Amino acid sequence: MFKTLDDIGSGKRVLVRLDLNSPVEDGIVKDNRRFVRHARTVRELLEAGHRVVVMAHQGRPGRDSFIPLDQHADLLAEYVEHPIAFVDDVYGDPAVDAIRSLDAGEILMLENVRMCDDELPEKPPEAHADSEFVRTLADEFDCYVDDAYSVAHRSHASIVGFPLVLPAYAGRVMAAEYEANSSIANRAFDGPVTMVLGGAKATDVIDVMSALDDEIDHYLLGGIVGELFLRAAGYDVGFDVGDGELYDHQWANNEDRIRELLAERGDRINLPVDLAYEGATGERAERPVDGVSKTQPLLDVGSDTVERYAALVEDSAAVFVKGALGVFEDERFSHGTVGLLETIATTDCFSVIGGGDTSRAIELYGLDEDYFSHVSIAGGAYVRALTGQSLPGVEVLERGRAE
Ligand SMILES: Nc1ncnc2c1ncn2[C@@H]1O[C@H](COP(=O)(O)OP(=O)(O)O)[C@@H](O)[C@H]1O
Ligand SMILES: O=C(OP(=O)(O)O)[C@H](O)COP(=O)(O)O
Repeated sequence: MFKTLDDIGSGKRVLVRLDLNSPVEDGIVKDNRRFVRHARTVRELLEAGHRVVVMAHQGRPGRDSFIPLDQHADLLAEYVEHPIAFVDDVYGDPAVDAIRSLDAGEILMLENVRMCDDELPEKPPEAHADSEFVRTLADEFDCYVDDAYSVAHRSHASIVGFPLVLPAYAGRVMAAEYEANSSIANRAFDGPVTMVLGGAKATDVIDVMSALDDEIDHYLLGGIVGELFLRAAGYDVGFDVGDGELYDHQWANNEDRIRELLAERGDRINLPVDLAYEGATGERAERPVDGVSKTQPLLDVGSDTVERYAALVEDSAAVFVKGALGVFEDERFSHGTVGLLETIATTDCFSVIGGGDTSRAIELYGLDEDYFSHVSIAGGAYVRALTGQSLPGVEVLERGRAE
């Protein structure tokens, strides 16, 4: 296990890695729960009288979302309820001068760490620890805090380099995400374990299913993934219609694995028994899968499916969610996703809701996060944790030099 904020003490020079990577629309950073969550870690560090320097990233070089972090500093400041200075430099003289001028209880955010050439190459921790970026910054700090669980699947300099050269601690987000998301592997549950799997990324979902077996008692499928499984089961769905491009390429990439999973675990894989679509006057309409011959997009699981899935959830000791059961962003097709989330919220099972898009349904439909054991802010890292893979960022914290 790793050390946490409880082990740091007070009055230190702390370099903290957050994941504030966010959707960007027309150059504007969209507020999201990553700011709220990380603000708690930052506030705690400030209250302990540390000098706090935040390191984070946004986008990747070459993408529209690859922008500076000045907006992130302002947004985070609102949640921390404390001004956050920003310097448009990562480890050059302007950054080092700004770091040295901080007083106890003050906070500074560095520029997008992916603007630094040393950051992005996937290298082992030892190589990153020896980079100019890591060596220069490490000299300015007493310790490193990693709160960026959702980037822990990347072996990047700001994630794996510092724990080899500074005492390293897990922030509150890192610790909470690790504990909840690894619980299939690390916990015994006193009753059935259920996975609700949907959304648009079939390969992610199939990876999760392939990596797990006896640990899961019920798979409840929906969304595009559910339709692909229905196609494998012989139904006339799971392909693109009109100018859609969501199904056929995913089918081509995953057909064999889907057929294999159905053949080996068909008794535990639950598929939709009815599906919803847009009716002639724009209303929600539903049809049993037997009667469907796909001529238009199918946008949600139907009411009988929700009822069957809800009964299995009610009987479960633990429920893990990855991916939405329908296009929940449109209220007419939110019934599957939101209905299941409401059922999970009203039972006392251990529950983890993951996937950047899916977890947005919680706030969109006014559900209280506290009804769930954990709502993850991670996407790729969540999937890797569910599949039992270790994350480089977590591994290096565990073997870091925290004393
Ligand atoms: N039947 C469907 N047709 C089109 N899109 C769907 C369908 N079902 C779910 N989706 C979309 O899947 C998205 C979530 O999928 P995904 O990106 O895989 O999840 P996450 O980011 O939560 O892991 C949602 O935005 C939802 O609109
Ligand atoms: O948002 C992130 O990952 P996610 O989209 O899997 O949740 C992380 O910031 C990692 O970003 P990256 O996928 O550009 O390395």
